[in-house]
This record gives sequence, structure tokens and C-alpha cells, in this order.
Amino acid sequence: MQLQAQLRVGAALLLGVAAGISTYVLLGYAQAYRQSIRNLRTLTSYELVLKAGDAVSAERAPANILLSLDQDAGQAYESTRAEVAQARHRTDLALDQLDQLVREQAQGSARRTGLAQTQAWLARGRADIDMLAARPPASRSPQDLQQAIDQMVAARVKLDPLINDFYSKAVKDAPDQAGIMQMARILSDLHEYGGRIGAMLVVPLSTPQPISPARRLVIATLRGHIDQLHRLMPNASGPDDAHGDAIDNLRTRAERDFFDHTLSLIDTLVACSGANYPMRAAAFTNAVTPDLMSLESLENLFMQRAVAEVTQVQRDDRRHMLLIGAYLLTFFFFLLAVLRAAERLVIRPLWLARKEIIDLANGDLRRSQRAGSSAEVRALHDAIDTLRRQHIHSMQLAIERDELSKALRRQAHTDALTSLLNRHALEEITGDLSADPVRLSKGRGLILIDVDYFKSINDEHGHIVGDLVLREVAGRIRHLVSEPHMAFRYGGEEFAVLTNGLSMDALCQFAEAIRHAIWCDEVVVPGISKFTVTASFGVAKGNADVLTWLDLLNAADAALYRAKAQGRNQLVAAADPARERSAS
Ligand SMILES: Nc1nc2c(ncn2[C@@H]2O[C@H](COP(=O)(O)OP(=O)(O)OP(=O)(O)O)[C@@H](O)[C@H]2O)c(=O)[nH]1
Repeated sequence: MQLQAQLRVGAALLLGVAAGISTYVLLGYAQAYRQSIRNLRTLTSYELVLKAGDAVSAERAPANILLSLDQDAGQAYESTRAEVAQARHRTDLALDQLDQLVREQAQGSARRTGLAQTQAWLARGRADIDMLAARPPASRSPQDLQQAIDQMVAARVKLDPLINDFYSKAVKDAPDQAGIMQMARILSDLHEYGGRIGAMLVVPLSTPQPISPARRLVIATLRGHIDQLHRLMPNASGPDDAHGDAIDNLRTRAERDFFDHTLSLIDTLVACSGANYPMRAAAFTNAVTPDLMSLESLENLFMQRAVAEVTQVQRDDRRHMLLIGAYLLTFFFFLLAVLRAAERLVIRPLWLARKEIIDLANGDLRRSQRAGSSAEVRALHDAIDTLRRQHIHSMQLAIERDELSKALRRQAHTDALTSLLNRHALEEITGDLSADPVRLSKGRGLILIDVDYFKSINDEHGHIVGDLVLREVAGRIRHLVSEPHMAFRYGGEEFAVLTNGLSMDALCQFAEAIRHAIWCDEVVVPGISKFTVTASFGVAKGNADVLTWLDLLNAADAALYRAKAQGRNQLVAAADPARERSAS
């Protein structure tokens, strides 16, 4: 597998592993995030039901005051009516929100029944309160007053199952916030139980009249619940944060207001049950309402803390998810960058180096495009340069060897005296005449030339002059012989011209021209003399009788012999007596 593919597979594997681990962690956070969303929804629902309960409880306070006021009270009556209207509006708003929430829930039908009962009791209680408030105080019977108040209490009691239900679900869904929610629940119950005791006292204080034994029992039971809840309240407020400080402050106030002030007041009033109550209903309600509101504020603060905690968890989970996503994305781009760098710094330089080596092997000695600057790649390029230098050196050696070989070959085929091709060169063409005869093409012709009376020249002028004459004769032959014909020094004072493609007539004319060139101009020997040189010619050509080189040579040689015999300085054509003629 190619390095590039290996790198890509490796990167894909790494990315896969990273993606797998990230997905695993991400799924954990996603689950926690979804859970925190559910928790938040649960807490919000629980907060809503507690608010609805508190609103129903709180609505009783202005209503109780209203029942103890005369329409003639003027401003006090009107402002209390306005407070009642405001409290009812708050209750209706809270119950509507709760109703909407319950409708959206799967197990909504049972809860809606409870809610509908609350609303029904509330409607009856409000109607009775409005009816009684419209009468003069003297015509309001204690029974009617108590009934109106009891209906308002009943409306709140009908919410208890719903509150329990939401509380159980909230504790189950968000166990981390169970402590806070329990605290909120305790405070809500304290608020309600305190309010219910107040509801028991309103009529006796308004009338005034003693508290009935049955009501005393109810008050004692509620008082017992309150003490029990007080004991259940944890001492610590939780984490030391802004909420914690506010909770501590508010709790100190609630302890003072509710447990010291309200409960002491209730105990005093219950203890002096009869005509000598130190205060009437309105004063009592006005005295305890702020204390009950402290409990509600504390409860709200606890719920805010629970919501803040879950919101923080949700925010943390989301941040973690984003971080993991960002890490994964960064890792992806990091791998991409590594791959690109590997491609740029290693793979591309390798491919280019490979191409350069192949070009070099194919004889292209140019230095081609290169890439990469790492020490390893530079070392590779140095190695290629070394190879190139070596290659160039080898090629130069080969050229020199070839030239030397050609020179040797040329030397071996050249006659040193005349510079014409020698007999050895001729035999390269004709083959070994002593071996099997080599067939001849009909186009081939041979002119054998023998200088006449050359021995006399040597004898008369010396060998040096003889050599000069041989060079002069060779020069004149060379001057006339050109491609495709070839001139040779056949040996001693003998020359040969090998022709190709000439008819016998043309061959004879060609030989005649050479003979004329040798004979017509005197050979000048500087400083010595000048004299005429002649030569005899034997001419032969391939034909039906002359089939081999040996045949051709023999025929030309025979013709030459005849030319000598017939008086020299003449040309004789072989195997065609009609053509044999003497030079003029
Ligand atoms: N100067 C010189 N003489 C050479 C060379 N090669 C051969 N000879 C001489 O050429 C002469 C040839 O003489 P012959 O064979 O008798 O022929 P010729 O004298 O030319 O007489 P014909 O051929 O019958 O006309 C000899 O004396 C050789 O020594 C050479 O390279 N240089």
C-alpha cells in the first residue's frame, strides 16, 4: 500500500477512535443534558404547583380581614377588597398555569380532577365571602363565616394530592435537588398550616367567642405538624453562594417572625380563648400575614436555588458537549493538517524524486522539479545528484570508448600511405574469399588499377618518390570516386574501385575517366622532376557468369592481366570480349 494511502488509513483510524471516544463521552453528557432539561421541567412544574398552593393559602388572609370589616369602614374596606381581588387574580393566574401544565401531561386527567375540585371549592368560598362581605357584620352568622373560611381551606386541601404527586415526581427525577425541594415543601406546608390555624381563629376572634373543642383539637394537630416540620428543617442552607447568604438571612427572619412571633401569638390567643382576646381577627391577620409571607419568600428562594442549580448543570453539560465537539473538530483539522504536511513534505518530494530517478535512467540528465526541504529529503536529492554525476561520467566514458573504437576501426580499414580504404576494408565487404563464396549483387562492379612500370619509378627516383607517386595516384582516384562507390588501395601499386548500380558501359566510362585522370597530368616531384604516370585497368561487373565476389575479383584481375599484356595504360572489361578495348 502506498505511504499516502497508509497515512490516510491511519488518520481515518485515529479519527474513528477519537470520534468513538468523543461520541461515548458526548452521549453521556447528552443524556445528562436531557436529564437536566427534564429535571428543570419537573422543578418548574413543582414550583408552579407550590405557587398555586401558596396563592390559594395567601388568598385567605385578605378574605379573612374583609369578613371582619364593615362596608362603612370606607377606605379600609375598599383597600381590603382590592387586596382580595389582587390575591384572587394571583391565585387564578397560578391555577390557570397549573391547569395548562396538567393538560399537557400524560397523567393529566387525575390531576385535573383534583384541580377542578380546588377551583370548585374556591368558587364556593369566594361566593360566600363576597355574599357575607356585602352584609353588615351584625348579620354575618359565625356559622356562615366559618363555612366560607372552611371552603377556602378545603380548596387548598384539595390541592394537597396534586402537590404530593408533583413533589414525589420531582424528588424522583431530580434527586440531587431533593433536599432543597423538601425544604420548599416544608415551608409551603408551614405556610399552609399557619394559615389554617389562623382560619380557625378568625371567627372566634371576630365574634368574639371561645374556640370550640373540635377546633382546638384541629389547632393542636396543626400545631403539632408545625413543630414536627420545624424539627425536619435542616440546619445548613447548602452551598456558600449568593443564594445561600440570602437563604440564611431570610431563614433567620422566618424563624423569628413565624416560629417566635406567629406561633407565640397563636399560642397566646388559644390560651386565652374567650372574651378577653387581646386582638380582633383583622389585627391578628394583619399581624401574622407578613410572617407567613416570610415563609413563602424563603420557599421561593429555595426553589430559585434548585432551579439555578439544575440550570447550571444544564449549562455545564452543554458547555462540555460543545467543548468535546470543538476538540473533535480541532483534532479532525489537526489530522487534516498533518496529512497535508506529510503530503507536502514527504510524499510529493518522494514522487518527484522517483520521477527524477526514472528520467535519469531514461537518459534525461536535466534536473527536474523538486519539493521538500527536510534534511532527509535533501539527503535524497544529494543521492540523486551523485547518481546523476556518476551517470554523466559513465556516459562520457562510453562516448570516449565508442569514439576510440571507431578510430581504431577507421585506422584498421585505412591505408597509412594513401589514406584510402585498405584491402582489409574491402574484405569486410567481400567476405573471406578463401571461404565459402559470397553471392554478389548484379549491381556491383570492380575496377582494378595497377600502376605501370612502378618498379622503374622506385628504381629511378627512389622509394620516397615512389610513395609520393602512390599518394598522387590515390588522390586522383579519390577525387573522382564518391558515394555510393568506394576506392581502396588493394596492395603495393595496385588500387581497386568498388562500384554500385552502374551498367557495364557506365562502369567502363567511369574507369576510363580515372585512367585519364592518372595519365593526362604529369606527377610533379618538387625540386626533382616531373613525369607521366599511367595505369592499367581491369573492369568486371556482376552478371549471369559472375555470381560471387571471387568471380568478380578473378574476372577483373584477368581483365587487368590482359590490359597489361596488351601494352598497359589501357582498360579491359572482363567477360564481355566485345567491350574489351584498348586505351587510345
Ligand atoms: N615506393 C614504393 N614501392 C613499392 C611499394 N609497394 C610496392 N612497391 C614496389 O612496386 C614495385 C612493383 O613492381 P612490379 O611488380 O615489378 O611491377 P611494375 O614494375 O609496375 O611492372 P608492371 O606492373 O608489369 O607494369 C616493386 O618494386 C615494389 O617494391 C610501396 O609502398 N612504395
